Amino acid sequence: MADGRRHSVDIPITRTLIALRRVRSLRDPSTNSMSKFSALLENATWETNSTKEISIQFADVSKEGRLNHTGLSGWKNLGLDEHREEQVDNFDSQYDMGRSELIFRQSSGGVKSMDAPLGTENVEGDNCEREASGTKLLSEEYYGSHRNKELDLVCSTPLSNQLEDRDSTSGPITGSPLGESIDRSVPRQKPRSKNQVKSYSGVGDVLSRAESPCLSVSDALSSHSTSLFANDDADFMVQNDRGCGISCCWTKTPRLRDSNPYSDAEGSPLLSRDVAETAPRGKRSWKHTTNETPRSLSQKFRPKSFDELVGQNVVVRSLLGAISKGRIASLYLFHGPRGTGKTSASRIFAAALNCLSHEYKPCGVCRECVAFFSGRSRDVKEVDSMRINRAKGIRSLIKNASMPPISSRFKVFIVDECHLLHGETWGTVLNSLENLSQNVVFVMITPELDMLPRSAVSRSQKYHFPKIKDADIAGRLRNICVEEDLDFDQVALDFIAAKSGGSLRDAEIMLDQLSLLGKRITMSLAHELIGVVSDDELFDLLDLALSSDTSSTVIRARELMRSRIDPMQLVSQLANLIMDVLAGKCQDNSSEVRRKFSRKHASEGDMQRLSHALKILSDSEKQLRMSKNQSTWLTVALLQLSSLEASPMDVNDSKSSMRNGHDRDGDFSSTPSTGESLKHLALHSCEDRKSERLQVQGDCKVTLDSIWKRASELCKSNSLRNFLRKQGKLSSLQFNKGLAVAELEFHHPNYASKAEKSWKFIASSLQTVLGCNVEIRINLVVCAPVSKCAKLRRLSFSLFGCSRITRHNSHPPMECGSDHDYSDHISEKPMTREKAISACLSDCGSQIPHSCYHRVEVGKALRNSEGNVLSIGPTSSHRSLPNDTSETPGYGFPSSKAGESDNDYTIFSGREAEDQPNCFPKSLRLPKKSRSSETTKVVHICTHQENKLALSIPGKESIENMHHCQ
Ligand SMILES: Nc1ncnc2c1ncn2[C@@H]1O[C@H](COP(=O)(O)OP(=O)(O)OP(=O)(O)O)[C@@H](O)[C@H]1O
Ligand SMILES: [Zn+2]
Repeated sequence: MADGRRHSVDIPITRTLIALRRVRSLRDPSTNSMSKFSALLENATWETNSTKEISIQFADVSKEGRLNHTGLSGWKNLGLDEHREEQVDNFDSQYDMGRSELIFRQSSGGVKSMDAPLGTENVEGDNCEREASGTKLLSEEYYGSHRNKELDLVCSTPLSNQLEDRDSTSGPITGSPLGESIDRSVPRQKPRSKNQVKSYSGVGDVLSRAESPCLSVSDALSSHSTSLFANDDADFMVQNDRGCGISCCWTKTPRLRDSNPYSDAEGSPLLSRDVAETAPRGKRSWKHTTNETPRSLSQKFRPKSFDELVGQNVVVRSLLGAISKGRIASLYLFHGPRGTGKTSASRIFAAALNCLSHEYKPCGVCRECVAFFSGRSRDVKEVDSMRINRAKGIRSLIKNASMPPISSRFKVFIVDECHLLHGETWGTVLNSLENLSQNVVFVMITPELDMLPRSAVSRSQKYHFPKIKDADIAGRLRNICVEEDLDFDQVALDFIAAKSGGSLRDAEIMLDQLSLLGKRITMSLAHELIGVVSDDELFDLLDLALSSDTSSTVIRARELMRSRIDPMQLVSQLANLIMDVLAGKCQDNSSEVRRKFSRKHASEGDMQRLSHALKILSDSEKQLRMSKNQSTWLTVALLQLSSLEASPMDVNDSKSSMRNGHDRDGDFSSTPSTGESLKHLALHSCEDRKSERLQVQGDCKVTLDSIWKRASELCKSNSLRNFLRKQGKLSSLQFNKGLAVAELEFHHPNYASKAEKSWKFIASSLQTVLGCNVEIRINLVVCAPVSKCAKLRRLSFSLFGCSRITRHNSHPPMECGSDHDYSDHISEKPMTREKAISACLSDCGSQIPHSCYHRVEVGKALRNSEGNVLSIGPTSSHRSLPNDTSETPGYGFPSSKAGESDNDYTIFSGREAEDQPNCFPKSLRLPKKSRSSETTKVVHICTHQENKLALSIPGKESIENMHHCQ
């Protein structure tokens, strides 16, 4: 679902651990008084210097007509045990009507009664009781163990009278009512640490303050859980709370949460889903906790007004226009890449729809805004799409939607990840839309518009959230750094923005991680975190790659990848670097390496080569995305960079290269066909159901030739090198789970035999070039004379005289010496070529009508010196062999168990055979057993004509074991 690949960022562990010391203050946002308070409580200095006063400040919401004040009349009726009461009773309490402030004062002389003058008008007593009880519980939680300490705290609520003094209260009121209020009433005990999260300003202040756990008291006291979107029960509960709008920001204590860990997730649409997500089934809530410590910068800086939504101006203007004109549709669809603000916008839109101010944006202070941002709104619901997929869930949703809004103008249902909705669910929603009142609004959110039913897409108002521009992201990061007191280099922020792929969330997460690494956000830190290499290192690598220095290129590339860099990242960086060079950016203020590179590659030909290198890198990037074997393919791509200038080896290559725009001097001409030819350079990939397989096939001729050329060059024996170049050919290359299967073609039995003897050198050279384990298969391709059979178009036997795997090690390639018979080194000798051919011909060939093109492969599993089988059976790869008809369903015997398999035989039917069902052998006799008596022969027959096969296989009784091997 992610939009493309996301950067994975790893922070060096040790540094992170060290940095963790700072994390607490960084992550302890002022909006979360709880953790801040606990931190303060741990602080002895603070305790000793504070006054003997605890002040809980309540704002007056009388303007909204919901609540004039809260009192603690219910304080005594909490049903709490005496122990708790006693703890709280250590404090004098006093309710200051003017300041809407409840002040606890620690009695110097011990326990005082709680009959302190409390509020006289308890408009909604129950609620306030709950609030008070929450307050009390908190008091118990935090003050109980500190009763002898001097405490002073103010619990603010997000109410209007406090907003008037935003500037002066931006710190205290915003979210850190506790810590910051201390500043107001007592001398500051401890300056805020540099990275300590500061309060959020402006409307955000209000909202983040409103995000404080206003609900938690009632929620915590309520054991209700939600059924669908946390409403059926919660509604009842919240109804009682209506209008109270007051709660204590610091009431969410760990203990309370323990007792009812999920209830506080009820009404907090603005905060994380952590609680909801970790809640057990049936207890899961659709809303987010308002009072959890924001766990990340992106969580903390979630926009809460349209003004704060970055880079989505069109969407914002359009939504504001809809609200101001009162033209509200019933179904909205927010779609676009991840981390671009869809969810945030939906919440802001919901709040704006119901905001009582006339600004058409959530003012953050009116009753509705407060209710919404504190998670209390019963008219705005975030719906869990998986839940409404259930019949009961969707019924409940529609029932809820058909009821009029409780207190707001609109009833808004936000369905995130709506592509997860079943067709029936969509059907129900769409069918109900017309019957529902005008005041019901659905906001559906998805990154994948294509996954939605057409009917849904066409009936909704669609808002596209494009990727956010780098400049906008960098600007936002800058603001966050300023807010967070983080030192930064702008260039580093620009770099992060560029690496975030248009997702502000990704950028914020990177910044978050960087803030753990060092005091200053610098470019080198960013490099370290994101895993990029310096330009100098890149130039070095590029230079090697362009200069055909195969082994150095491979070694350097491996070093880089082994150290830190992600292959995708390396490709992208190299491509950017080449673009810089082509754009002439390497002249001024360049490093020595840069200038050297520019001097060396200055000619017109160099420029052309670089531009082709760019294309190769861009092609390989696509392949890398699909590959699990990225390092290898990156190496292959790097080696291709220089191969473009190499002259082809033979006539065929020459023709093909000329076709493709090469000239004999090695330079590419920039004919239009070049681009086309480069497409063929692309490494073809094909997905196997079980495992990924990357395959270079015959049409990637230049690629294969280039690899083969490099591999043969690595052989130090001249005769072998010449032999391989002239007589051999790499016809196919497959990658499967880190193993490269290289198929070599020889056209004469003697050549195949010779290659067989030198297989170790060949395999070793290929390993060096490819950078992974290699299994080689040597094929003999025989073209029978046409005169032999009029119908015969081509009879080709590919003999896998040896199919061998060698394990890759990091040592330099084995030296190719003479053409020594290395088969002695193998624990079990392969079946001789002659034997295999005769077996094929006598057992199969004679019965195969010549009109059919059959391919016979005889493979040999290799055992290592301990006798373990290193490679078994070609079942996993046969479908992609050259000339194989991969579309043809095949049947075959499963490969024998490890250790049993010795020789594998596979017969493939070809396309032509499909038309001639009678062409399949009626019987197939296997070659005589090999010398090793304990081995079992396995036959693989691939054909779609299962019933035409009758097999007699030693060790296998019948064909029952056949399985469909497609
Ligand atoms: N346009 C934006 N303006 C400001 N902040 C943004 C924006 N987009 C994303 N963010 C940041 O990223 C976080 C996640 O944003 P949000 O959940 O709205 O994105 P989304 O598009 O809904 O992502 P997803 O599709 O993954 O749910 C926010 O908390 C905010 O910090
Ligand atoms: Zn409002």
